[in-house]
Amino acid sequence: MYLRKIYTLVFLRNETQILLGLKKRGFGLNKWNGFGGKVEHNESIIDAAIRELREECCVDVNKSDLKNIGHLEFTFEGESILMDVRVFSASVYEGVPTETEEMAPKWFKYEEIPFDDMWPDDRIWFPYLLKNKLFYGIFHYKGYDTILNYEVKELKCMETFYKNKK
Ligand SMILES: CNc1ncnc2c1ncn2[C@@H]1O[C@H](COP(=O)(O)OP(=O)(O)OP(=O)(O)O)[C@@H](O)[C@H]1O
Repeated sequence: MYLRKIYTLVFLRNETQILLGLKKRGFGLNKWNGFGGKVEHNESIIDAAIRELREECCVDVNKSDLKNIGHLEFTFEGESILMDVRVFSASVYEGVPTETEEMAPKWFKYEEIPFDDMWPDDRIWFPYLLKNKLFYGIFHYKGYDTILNYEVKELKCMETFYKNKK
């Protein structure tokens, strides 16, 4: 049995670009990714998503502007933690993305996403995000570079997915 830990992952987007941040410390160091982190005790997932976005790139987003677009699960050979990642997208927000101690934000055109410098799983599930499709993915890693096996599929509705998951 795995010990499930819930994380958030937020992407700001506009018509032509997506905001990624270069991780400057900790897990995923030197990789481009969305903004997010662990959900704290007594904190809702959506509140954690808002907090992490503010802490990591100084941008504020309203609850109602954050859309849950996907669910990812990661396990690592020999480790008992299951990372349960809730993926969100927003196109309405306040503030200018600004570099912090944790992340250096940069807008990327959709055709220029730096997959070579991202988590290997991103290349597999990003096509769903880019086509505005809801998605579910599970990935089992050996170390942090090799995906041993995975499954990704499109979802019709996140609420139904979570209702049936329990
Ligand atoms: C394995 N494949 C993966 N593919 C894509 N994204 C991944 C990921 N694995 C983790 N992520 C995301 O990376 C962030 C880590 O966050 P992380 O820095 O550990 O959290 P937090 O800020 O709470 O940590 P500290 O406060 O520094 O301890 C968090 O958004 C999480 O969703």
